[in-house]
Amino acid sequence: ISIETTIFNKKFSNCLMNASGVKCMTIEELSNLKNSESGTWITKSCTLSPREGNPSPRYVDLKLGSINSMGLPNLGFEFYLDYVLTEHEMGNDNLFFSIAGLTLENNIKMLTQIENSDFQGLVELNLSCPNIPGKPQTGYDFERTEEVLKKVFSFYTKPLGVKLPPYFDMVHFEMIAEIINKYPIQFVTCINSIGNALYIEDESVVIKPKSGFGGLGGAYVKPTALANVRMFYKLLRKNISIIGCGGVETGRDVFEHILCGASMVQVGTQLMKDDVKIFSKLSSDLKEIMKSKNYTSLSDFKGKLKEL
Ligand SMILES: O=C(O)c1[nH]c(=O)[nH]c(=O)c1I
Repeated sequence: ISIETTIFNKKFSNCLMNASGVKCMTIEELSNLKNSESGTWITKSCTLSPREGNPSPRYVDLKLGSINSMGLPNLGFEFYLDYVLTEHEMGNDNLFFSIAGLTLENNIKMLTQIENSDFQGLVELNLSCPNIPGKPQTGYDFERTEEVLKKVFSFYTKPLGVKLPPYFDMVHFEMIAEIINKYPIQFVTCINSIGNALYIEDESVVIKPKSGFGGLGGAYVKPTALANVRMFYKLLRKNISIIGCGGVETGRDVFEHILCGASMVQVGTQLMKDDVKIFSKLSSDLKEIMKSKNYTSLSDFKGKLKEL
């Protein structure tokens, strides 16, 4: 039974990886992911300069998921470019490099350096960070998204995908899909956290930034994540891969993301809770499910969600 997968021209030994932002900011965390059972891994979204991020507490595990308002803490673009180039020199070209510039200019600066570097992996352009005070999520502004993609693809020729926020309206799915279909995008990762949720314990919020408002992850978001994976699988052109993210706790959840059309599945909240052992658990769970259904590869059921 194989759970290997392909994105663009890259083959991965299994279809599991971390969600950007989770246990992937420092060298220690990144080497922990490298030595795990995941098929590949992705760096923390970075900005041109290093950032402290928001004041703590800024992440809390919840019974049904998690809430976070990290505020884009990261060691800065140069650090992560150096990291992925070192991996490239060791022969690893299957890495994902996440960027989240605070301005279009900064995204262009970072992508120009990547374009002119020896990096041969995949870039995930984050259009959906919900936790920068005063900064809207680009993915909810269709004109802005079009402007960004137009500018990026006026010079960028390496493989690139976008990390999208969750959408909740059929017309919005159609509008963002129409924009994405115009550009040489290799993959779409959906979803990012459901932004600006509020969790209360006794009489208080549980995170400090933004009066307790933060992005929701985990079981809370799985139905929305599956809907976004399914809609983009149906609406985007066939050579755009879907990377599913949201609510993955068990092999069953991975199975459902693939049933909706995902070629790769990212794990966020559950990786925060269980650390990297989650990857071996998910891959054996998924193989068990496939065995019970006589599936031998992802293509036996990918995108084959039954309708009534
Ligand atoms: O607060 C964050 O750092 C963060 N948190 C999220 O839930 N999604 C994101 O894309 C980001 I950049």
